[in-house]
Amino acid sequence: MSYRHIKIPETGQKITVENDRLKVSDNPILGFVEGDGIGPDITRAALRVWDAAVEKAYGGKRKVHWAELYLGEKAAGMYDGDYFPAETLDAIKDLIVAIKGPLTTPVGGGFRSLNVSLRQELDLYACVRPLEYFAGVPSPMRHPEEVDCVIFRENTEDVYCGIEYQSGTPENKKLAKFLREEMGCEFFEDAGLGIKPISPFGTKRLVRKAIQYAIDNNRPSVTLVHKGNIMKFTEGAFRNWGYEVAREEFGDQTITEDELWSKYDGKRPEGKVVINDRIADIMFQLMQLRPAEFHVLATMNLNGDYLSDALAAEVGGMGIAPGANMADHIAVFEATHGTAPKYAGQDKVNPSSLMFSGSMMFEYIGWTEVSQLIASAFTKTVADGIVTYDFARQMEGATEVPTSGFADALIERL
Ligand SMILES: NC(=O)C1=CN([C@@H]2O[C@H](COP(=O)(O)OP(=O)(O)OC[C@H]3O[C@@H](n4cnc5c(N)ncnc54)[C@H](OP(=O)(O)O)[C@@H]3O)[C@@H](O)[C@H]2O)C=CC1
Ligand SMILES: O=C(O)CCC(=O)C(=O)O
Ligand SMILES: [Mg+2]
Repeated sequence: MSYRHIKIPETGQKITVENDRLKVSDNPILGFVEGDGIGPDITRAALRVWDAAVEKAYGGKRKVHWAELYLGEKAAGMYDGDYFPAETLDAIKDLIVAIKGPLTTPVGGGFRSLNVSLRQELDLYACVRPLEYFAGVPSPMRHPEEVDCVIFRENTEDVYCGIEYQSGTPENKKLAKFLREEMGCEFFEDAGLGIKPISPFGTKRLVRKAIQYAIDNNRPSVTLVHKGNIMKFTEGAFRNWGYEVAREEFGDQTITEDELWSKYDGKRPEGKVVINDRIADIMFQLMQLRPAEFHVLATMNLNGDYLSDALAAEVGGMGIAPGANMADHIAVFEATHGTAPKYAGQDKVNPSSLMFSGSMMFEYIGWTEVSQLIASAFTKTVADGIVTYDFARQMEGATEVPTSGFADALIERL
């Protein structure tokens, strides 16, 4: 494939899929997108950490060959104002695994979120965001070590679909007329209108992935999070379809919470994953008061977005909140946070969210030694009191370092 601006390194080999599994050489080509705002600062720092950790783990036997891909403001400057060049999508499909920095989305108008578009275009249907506590990281919780939970957020449906009609437009008036006259709906004049599609297909593939993850990783429960008491046929249906997939496809490996109590007196049988559900509003409180009860959360798009940032606060904040957008094979890793524009170009913010998103990427390609090295060097760096501003402001006597300085300190401790 020939590209206008993207250069695929000739020294590496592309990852392929064989027999439903990734085939990764010792010299894989991985894509990266620098991103907007703080993106360049954190990407620069994280790339150095990843390369150093790979070198440390494999002593030159393995090496990543990076291919820079373009989205957002950098892309617009190169592709005649195109923030979302088609060749970047082609390259991600071709390379299979990539990592991206955050991308800016204008509020209340302008272009649609490039992040959401990317997830939809590549059908990256599961947004996977682990909440893991690392010793020494400052947290507002009394027992942050009790937080150990992975959010599986549906990434392609819900109000993020972009089916919205602006107040005053002909399309809005047409839909409002239909809803009032044909469907008997009542709402205030000139209301903006949005549609919230939640399908059995979209729900089941997400919940299936969450349950499979719980089984593969020996996690005791999967909690379906929803506001199904109010939005019965979207959020309530998500809950019902979630239980259905558990029952029909994982009947031998799962039990419901009702069965846990009615048949097993509250004692989970060895090897069974408990499927339960919680209404979204109480979920925010439960994750603060009794986080140890939750291990995997399966959520729709909006609830998962809100929960991701709220729960990240429990384990250190947006500076340490990694994630992945996953299809069955293609995966694009990215931090949970955005472009934090007030810190853009200041070499100030914490690169750990992106760095740990990279750790997830290395685990995905089977290079687990790299993620283990990064985790232990991170813990040592924080234990030595060397941290970026976000941790420093919550710690006594810490030494605040810039983004690049944190990467230097971590690399020294690999
Ligand atoms: N996947 C993506 O690309 C995402 C993109 N966005 C986009 O990003 C833009 C800004 O969104 P906004 O709501 O401000 O959210 P952000 O996540 O960009 O920033 C909010 C706050 O989180 C803290 N923060 C974020 N990143 C870091 C970091 N690496 N280290 C330390 N602290 C960090 C800062 O807190 P403090 O002020 O306390 O220092 C920052 O002001 C918007 O255009 C939004 O659409 C948002 C989320 C995801
Ligand atoms: O696309 C965006 O700008 C925001 C997306 C977001 O907040 C998220 O995916 O967590
Ligand atoms: Mg978000």
